[in-house]
Amino acid sequence: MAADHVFIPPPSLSAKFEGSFAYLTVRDRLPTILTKVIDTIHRTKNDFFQKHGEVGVDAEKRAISFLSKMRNELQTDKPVLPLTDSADDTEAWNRYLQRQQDLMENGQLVSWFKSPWLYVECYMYRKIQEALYFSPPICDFDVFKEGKTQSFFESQQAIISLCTFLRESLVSADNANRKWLFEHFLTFLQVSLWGNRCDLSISAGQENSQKTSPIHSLPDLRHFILVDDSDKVWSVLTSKQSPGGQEKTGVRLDIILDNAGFELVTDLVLADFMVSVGLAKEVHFHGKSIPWFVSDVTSRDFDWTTSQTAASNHKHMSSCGVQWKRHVKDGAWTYHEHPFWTLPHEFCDMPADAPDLYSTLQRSDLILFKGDLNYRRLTGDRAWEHTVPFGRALRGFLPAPLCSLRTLKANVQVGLEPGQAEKLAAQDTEWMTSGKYAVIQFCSPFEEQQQGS
Ligand SMILES: O=P(O)(O)OC[C@@]1(O)O[C@H](CO)[C@@H](O)[C@@H]1O
Ligand SMILES: [Mn+2]
Repeated sequence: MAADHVFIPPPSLSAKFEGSFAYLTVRDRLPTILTKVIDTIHRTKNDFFQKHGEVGVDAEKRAISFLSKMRNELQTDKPVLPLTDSADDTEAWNRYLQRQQDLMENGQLVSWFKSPWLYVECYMYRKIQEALYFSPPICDFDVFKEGKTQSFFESQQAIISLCTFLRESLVSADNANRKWLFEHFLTFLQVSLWGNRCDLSISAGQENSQKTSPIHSLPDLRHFILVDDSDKVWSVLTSKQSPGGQEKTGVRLDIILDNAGFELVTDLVLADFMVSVGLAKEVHFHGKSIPWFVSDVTSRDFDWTTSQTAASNHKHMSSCGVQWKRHVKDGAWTYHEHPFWTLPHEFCDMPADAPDLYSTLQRSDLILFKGDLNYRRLTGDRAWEHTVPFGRALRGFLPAPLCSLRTLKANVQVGLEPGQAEKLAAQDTEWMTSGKYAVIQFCSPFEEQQQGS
């Protein structure tokens, strides 16, 4: 390909741009999150002692000293160091560090304030895991568990009203017409979208559970959806539905999960609706293999949430949980973990760096990417012009038709109409980072051909 055709993507967001959101996150929010992690470990010392005796207390001290050292390195912009634990992904992390080092200019070393925000933020969460790896026997302690379970318990009313709405909807689903199906699909899709506001990394761990009714608040929130490709998602879903009466087929739906707590419940409700009405024949959930970005779902969170819901003394909530465990048992639902979801790569690297995962996703008919971090990785966390088409920003990452359900919590947003960003900025300087606005943004191989080239 002639040199002038090599496409150079825009620069990565980075704390090197003083005053940028990335800068404020690395300077203020990441140290705050680290301090909360240290405090959580310190407050759990007695439990460690009860469970493990003195070695538990020694482990608490080791983990805290590791994390305090890292916090100091972060705050004084020291070089980012290779991982030295021997986890499955250690090699991949250290190869990526070398990749980042090769990109540095003037012989500078990879560091917290000079390198891409996406990389250093992901690295911080992986270093928390390294601190625990080196502190047996508390290696498998989930430093974020408390916040994730609190989000679930604080959202009980919202969860009950959502489960009640789902169960009551499914009662009338059998004689439902297309209009009923489409309207309920839109409702559950938007509930899952707005469930993404409940994220503890944007709040640096401050409680932010769902207090209002997730259904009744939807009409007021419509205005804040900046891109709404729901109709394109709907046409993928109905493309595999057999005409009335015959054995329903439905799509293979993959959901790349984001946060535990209320958001996970909204995702399980959406998935239950899709399978129960025959829009999806199977749902594959993809979670994180280590505690990640404070609220992200691990397999323990997934199992805990379905069991906790099933054990509820509220009949509709408990019947949801029982149904969800049945979907897992009979194979309609499958939970997956792949190391790539807790690596720092942009998703356009997946075909080269995780070809097995890419080919798994190619078997999907529709992939829903939940949340802001996934959007940042879909678009490479780069300073794109806001009117660049979504398909272009994906830079070849398109294993199947995909849709991002994201509330805006970082300053990267593509696929807007000309003038739309300027209008928003004039109304609200924080429009890209407050979590107030959202997108339902779709791309398929057909769209990408139109936009990507
Ligand atoms: O992926 P989520 O849970 O929606 O949001 C995570 C996140 O937005 O929280 C912080 C806000 O800047 C970022 O570190 C990160 O992108
Ligand atoms: Mn998250």
